[in-house]
Amino acid sequence: MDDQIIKMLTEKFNRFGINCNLKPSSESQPSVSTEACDETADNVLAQLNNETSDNMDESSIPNGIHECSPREDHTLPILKKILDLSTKIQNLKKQHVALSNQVKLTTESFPGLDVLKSVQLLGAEYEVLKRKYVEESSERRRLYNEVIELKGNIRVFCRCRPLNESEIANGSAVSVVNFESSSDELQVICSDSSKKHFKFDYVFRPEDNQETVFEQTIPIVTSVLDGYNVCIFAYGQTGTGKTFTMEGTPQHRGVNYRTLEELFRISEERNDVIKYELFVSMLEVYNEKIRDLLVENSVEPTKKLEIKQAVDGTQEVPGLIEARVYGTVDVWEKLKSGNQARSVGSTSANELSSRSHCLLRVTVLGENLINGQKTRSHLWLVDLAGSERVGKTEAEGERLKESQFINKSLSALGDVISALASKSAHIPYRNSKLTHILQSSLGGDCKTLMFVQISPGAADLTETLCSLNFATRVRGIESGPARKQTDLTELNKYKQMVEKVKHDEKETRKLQDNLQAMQMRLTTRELMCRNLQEKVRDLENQVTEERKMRLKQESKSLAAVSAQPSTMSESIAARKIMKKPPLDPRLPLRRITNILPPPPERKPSCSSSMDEQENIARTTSINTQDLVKPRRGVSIAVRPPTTPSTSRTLQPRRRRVSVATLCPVRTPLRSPTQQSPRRPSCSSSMDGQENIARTTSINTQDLMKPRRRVSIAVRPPPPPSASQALQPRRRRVSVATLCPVRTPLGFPTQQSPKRNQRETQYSRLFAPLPEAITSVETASPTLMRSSSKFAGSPRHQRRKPLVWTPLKLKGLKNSSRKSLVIPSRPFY
Ligand SMILES: Nc1ncnc2c1ncn2[C@@H]1O[C@H](COP(=O)(O)OP(=O)(O)OP(=O)(O)O)[C@@H](O)[C@H]1O
Repeated sequence: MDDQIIKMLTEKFNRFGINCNLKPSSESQPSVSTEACDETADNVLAQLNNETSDNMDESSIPNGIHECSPREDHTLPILKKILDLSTKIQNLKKQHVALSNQVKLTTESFPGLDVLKSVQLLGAEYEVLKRKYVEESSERRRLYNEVIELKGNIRVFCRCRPLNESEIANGSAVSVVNFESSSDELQVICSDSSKKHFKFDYVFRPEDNQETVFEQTIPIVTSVLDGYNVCIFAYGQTGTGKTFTMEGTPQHRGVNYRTLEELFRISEERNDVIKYELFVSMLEVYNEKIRDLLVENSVEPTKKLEIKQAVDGTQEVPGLIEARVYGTVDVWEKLKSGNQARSVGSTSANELSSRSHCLLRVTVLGENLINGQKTRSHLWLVDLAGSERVGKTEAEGERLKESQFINKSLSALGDVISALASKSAHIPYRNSKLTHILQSSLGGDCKTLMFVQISPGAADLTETLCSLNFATRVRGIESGPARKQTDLTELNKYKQMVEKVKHDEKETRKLQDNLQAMQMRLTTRELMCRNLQEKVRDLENQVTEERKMRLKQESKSLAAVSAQPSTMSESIAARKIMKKPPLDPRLPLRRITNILPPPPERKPSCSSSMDEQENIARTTSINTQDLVKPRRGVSIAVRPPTTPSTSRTLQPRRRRVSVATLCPVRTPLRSPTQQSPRRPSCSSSMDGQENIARTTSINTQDLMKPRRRVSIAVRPPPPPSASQALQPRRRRVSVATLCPVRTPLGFPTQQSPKRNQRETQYSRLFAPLPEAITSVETASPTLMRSSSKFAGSPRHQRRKPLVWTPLKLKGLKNSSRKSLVIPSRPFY
C-alpha cells in the first residue's frame, strides 16, 4: 500500500479518536495495487460493520491493519463516510491520471504553418467552387428554360380516358381513337370511316396512369421555381377526365397535388441556395362570378371578387385568400377543403360534373441567399368545366343555366385562342372572367400547358373532334419567350420613395427661394423705412423753422397794423389776423413706423357720362409745403357759355357751371408714397340743368403766404348765335375756387409738370377781369350772382345754389371722391 495513503488514513482515524495503527507491508512484499487498496478499504469497512452489529471481539485485520479498536460506537458511521470519501478521491485521482495520459498537449499538438496554409487554400478554393456552382446552376436553369421554349411555351398534351362501364354496357366498346406508335400522334376514326390525324406534344393513352402524366409535366412545373409564370389547364368534353387529371383521387393523385409535392421537394433541395415560400389560393368561376374556395365560414355571405390589373400588368383578384403552405399535408388539406366547396352537380354525362371552372393558384416567392435576387411567380392549375351539348345532356333549369355560362366562357376562350393564333391586334380577354383572369397565362410571357381530354367512345365522336381541333389551334399559337418574373414589389417601393424624395427636394428649394425673396423684401422695406424716417425728421425740422419765421412775420405785421390802422380793409385784415386761431405748435405728422405704407395707389378716375352737357373736372394736389403756409385763396370764375352744339339745341334748358376750387384742406397725413402726383378727375351729375367743374389745386408756397383772396370773374357771354337764339335760357357759369387746403404732407417733387401746366391753364382761364374782381370783404355768393351778367336769368333757369361750407376733409385717407370735392364757404 502506498505510504502516503496509509499515513493519511491513520491521521484521519486518529483525528476521530480511533486507535488505528496502520503499517505498511514489509519491504519484501510487492507493492499493493490500487485494487488492493480498495479491497483493504472494503475489508476495513466490513470489519467495522461487523464490530458495530455483532460486538465482535478484537481480531486481527488482514492486510496490514494490525489494530483497530473504536472507542465509541457513534464514530463508526463517520469513519465509514471517510473511508467512502477516500475511496472516491482515489478513484477520481485515478481517472485524472488516465485522462492526463490520454490528452497530452504538446507544441506538436498545434497545427503547423503548413496546415494553416492548406486550410486557407481550401477556403479560397471553396469560395471559387461556390461561385462557380451559382453560375453553373443559373446557366443550367437558363438552358433548361431555353429547351422548354424551343419545345414551345404553349404545349398541348392529349389524354384519352378508358371506356367507362356504361359505354361498355351500351355495346360501344370499340374505341374511335387509334394511337400511333409514336407518343405524340393519334388517329380518330370518323363516322364515315375516314381517319383524322392529330399531333400534339404528348399523347397519353387510356392505360397511362397519373405518374406517367405527371412525369411529362414536371419540367414545365418546375419552371415556376425559377421565377417563371406557369399555367396548366385541362380542357375537354364533360366526363372525359379533366378533374381526374388535375385533382385525381386519394388513390390516384392528380397533377395539382403532385405538382406541389414536387415543388416542396425541389425547394428542399435548393434550401441552402434559395429560400422559397409557397402560398395557395383557390377560386372558382361559377356563372361568371368569382368565388373564393378557401373561405372557411361558408355561412357568411361571400364577398364579391373582381379582377384588377396589378402594377406589373398581371391580373390580380384583390381580397383572395392566400394561404401559406409548409408541406404536402397542408397542401392536401387546402385542396380537400377547396374541392368540397366547389360547385358540382349530377348530369346525364357525369355523376359528379364540375359546374364551374376551378382555378388553383400557387404563388412562389424565392430569394437567392447568395446574390439576394428575389422572384415572385404564379402557377395556375385550372380544371375547366366541361363543354357539353345542352340537348344531349338534357339539362334543365339551374343545370341549363350553368351549361350556358360554361359554354359561353369556353367559347370566349376559343375566341381568345383564335385571336392569338391569328396574331390579331385585339385579343378579347375581357369577354369572360375566365379569359380575363388567365390573360397573362394565355398570351403573355408565361409557360402554358394544356391537357385536352377526350373520350374514346363513338357516341362522343363529334365532341372529341371539336376538342382536338381546338387543341390544335392552341398548339399553333406562337407566344413570345417566357420572361423571368422578378419581384417588383420592392422595386416599386423604392421607385416611389425616390419620387417622394425628389418632390420633397423640389418643395424645399421652392421654400428656400421664397424665404430668400422675403428676406430681400424685408431688407428693402427696412431701408425704405429708414429713409422715410429721415425724411420725416427733415420735414419736421423744416416745419419748425418755418413756423418760427411765420410767427415772427405775423407778430411784425400785427405790430405794424396796430400802429397804423389807416384803412378799413387793413383794420379788417388786422382783425382777421387777430381772429386767426393760434397755430398748432405741433403739426399732425403721422407717426412713421417700420410698417411700410401700401404701394402708391392711383386714385380712381371716375368719369361717367351723365350728360354730354356736363363736365366736372376736379384736381386736387397736395404738397407738404402747402401745409405750413397760412393763406387761403379762393378764385371763382364764371365763364360765359360756349357756342352751343347741335345736341344742345335739343336740350334747351341745360346750363353749365364750372367751378374750380383751390383751398387748403385739413386732412390727415398721408405718406409720401400715397401722395399721387395726379388727383383723380371725378365727374358726377349734380343737377341735370347744371355742369360744375371744380379744380382744387394746392401750392405749398401759396399756403405759406398770409393772404386770403377770392376772385370771382364773370365773363360776358359772346353774342348769341342763331342756334343760341333757339335756346335763350341756356347759361354757362364756370366757377373756379382756389383755396389753400390743410392737407397731409405732400412732396414737392410730386408736383407733376402736367399739373402745373393745367394750373396755369386754369388760372389763365379763370383770370379775374379787372372790373369784375371784388375784394374778399365784398365778395359773397349773392354779390357774385348779382354782379354776374346772367344774374337776371329767368327763375326757371335757376341753377343749384353753391354751397359754401367749411372745409371738412377728414377722411382723405379713404381718398374718396368726397374728400377731393372740397366744398368751400366764405372766409368770414
Ligand atoms: N384516365 C382515367 N382513368 C380512369 N378513370 C378515369 C380516367 N379519366 C376519367 N376517369 C373517370 O371518369 C369519370 C369522369 O371523370 P371527371 O369527373 O374527371 O370528368 P370531367 O371531365 O372532370 O367531367 P366534368 O367536366 O363534368 O367535371 C370519373 O369517374 C373518373 O374517375
